[in-house]
Amino acid sequence: MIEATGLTKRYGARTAVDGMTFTVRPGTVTGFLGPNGAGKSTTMRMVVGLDRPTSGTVTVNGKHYARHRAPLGEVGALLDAKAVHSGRSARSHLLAQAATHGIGRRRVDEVVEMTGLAPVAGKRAGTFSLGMGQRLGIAAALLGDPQTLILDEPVNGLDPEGVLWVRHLLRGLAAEGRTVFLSSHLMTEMALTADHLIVVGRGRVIADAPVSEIVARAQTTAVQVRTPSAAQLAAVLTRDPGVVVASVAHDVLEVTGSTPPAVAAVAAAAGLVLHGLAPVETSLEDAYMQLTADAVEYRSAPSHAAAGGRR
Ligand SMILES: Nc1ncnc2c1ncn2[C@@H]1O[C@H](COP(=O)(O)OP(=O)(O)OP(=O)(O)O)[C@@H](O)[C@H]1O
Repeated sequence: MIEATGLTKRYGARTAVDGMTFTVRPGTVTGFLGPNGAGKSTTMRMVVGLDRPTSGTVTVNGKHYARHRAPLGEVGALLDAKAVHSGRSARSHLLAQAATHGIGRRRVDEVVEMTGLAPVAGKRAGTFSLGMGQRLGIAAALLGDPQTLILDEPVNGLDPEGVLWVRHLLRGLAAEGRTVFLSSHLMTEMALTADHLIVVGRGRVIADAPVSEIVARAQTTAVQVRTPSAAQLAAVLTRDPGVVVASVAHDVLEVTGSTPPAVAAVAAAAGLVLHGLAPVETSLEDAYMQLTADAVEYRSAPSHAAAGGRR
């Protein structure tokens, strides 16, 4: 369990984390989402004592990280996969970490097997691809068989097989009753891996709820309608100035600013036949975009193609 209360970190005039209060519970995978610079990594670093809060507190399993006698047995963290001695082999890197906690060679072998590193365990970590480096970071996080895992972008650089492996690993660890806290910018992966989400923006918690609730809360943005009378239906629908209609195919319209029953009623009143009518499913990505719309600091300028109005 991770508990943050009023957690705040300032770097000079810059407030990276601004009074965050949240609890990450055991038995679930909790995703930590937010735009670039929202304060996710800073928060994770404070959880494991790599950064000191300006104010507020954060505890792991009821204690500050530094107060645990064997921190690796409490919390396993992957914060920066590149933070390895590049001249050391993967196995020596893990053995060196294990030695600080009296963890035996057998456990090192176990995590090497678990993370698929066996064929390259004798190679210098400096020669590793991004994906192998991530696996080594995950192996190190698992060394102490910790109750709590904190992983910053664990699937960054992994191939599809690796992404699937991380998903199963994390879900399995949560099913054993462990606390799993991870950040990722990959929304589809987060939707498949996490049960619960903490969404942050500009250093503050914007949402803290189950994934299903966050998606359900998002406004359904559009209705898709299939009709042989697309032009006539578009004409009658847009008599309402709040309704916008886009043509998706010759017989398919996407309607915003309305609902399926309202579209059906307008079509019925005009005597137009419908062949299909459904809300456009909201994805976690849509929900996330809506939630963080005001919290994005580093927004890209629209490209020419997008600015040209092609939709
Ligand atoms: N050591 C530091 N010194 C000064 N400013 C910092 C430091 N570390 C982070 N910051 C600033 O704090 C803010 C939060 O950064 P942080 O890396 O925690 O965000 P993040 O949510 O992890 O972003 P990303 O998704 O890009 O990894 C940023 O504006 C960043 O520039």
